Amino acid sequence: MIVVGLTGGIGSGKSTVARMFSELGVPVYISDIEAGKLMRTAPEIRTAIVALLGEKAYTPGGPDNAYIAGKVFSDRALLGRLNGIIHPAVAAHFRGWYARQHAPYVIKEAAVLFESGGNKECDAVVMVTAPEETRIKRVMQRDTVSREDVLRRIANQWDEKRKEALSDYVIVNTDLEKTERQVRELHPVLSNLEASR
Ligand SMILES: Nc1ncnc2c1ncn2[C@@H]1O[C@H](COP(=O)(O)OP(=O)(O)OP(=O)(O)O)[C@@H](O)[C@H]1O
Repeated sequence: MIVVGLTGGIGSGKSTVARMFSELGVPVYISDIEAGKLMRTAPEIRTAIVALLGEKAYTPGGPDNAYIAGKVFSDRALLGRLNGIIHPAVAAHFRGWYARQHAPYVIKEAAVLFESGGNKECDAVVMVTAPEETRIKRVMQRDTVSREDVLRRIANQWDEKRKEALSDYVIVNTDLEKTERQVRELHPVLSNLEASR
């Protein structure tokens, strides 16, 4: 069973495209959601994060995401160490999920697929793109955040061109109908990837 990584910069429309694949019956693993669940529920992750960022990183209800983001987004070394805790845990969890799927291929959606090295565990990578200005506006509207906030998040991701060059397929997501068409065209290609190797 083929593993297809799905990535793209913030606001490119990864979740939107992932939903389209899911509607075609493709099993989809959303790395950010699973990472959040592991942070809430896995005691060894909690222990490691508290050791790295202090007791304030967790409230009785779970991780304090605002506190954690405040700490790591201004300190790249700390972000790297936090990722060093979370990414291997997600990779292990993904392998367990993958073993339970039955389909020609599965999709692993990850905002930081290349940045985390997750692409090495994928047989092919699909990248979703949209012009930067469009992405900024979408995220400002979706999350009601400032332009500066979005730019800060973009600065923590690899450059679009660098990621595009490393991807096998690119979906341009500026118009939802055209995006659907690209997904429908790519689906049989990905379904037959295993046989064509
Ligand atoms: N083609 C499109 N036309 C208009 N709006 C879109 C389009 N694609 C996505 N959007 C909207 O833009 C916002 C960002 O899309 P989405 O959440 O899918 O992106 P994402 O890449 O998963 O973002 P993030 O990296 O922040 O998780 C959402 O509110 C979504 O509904």
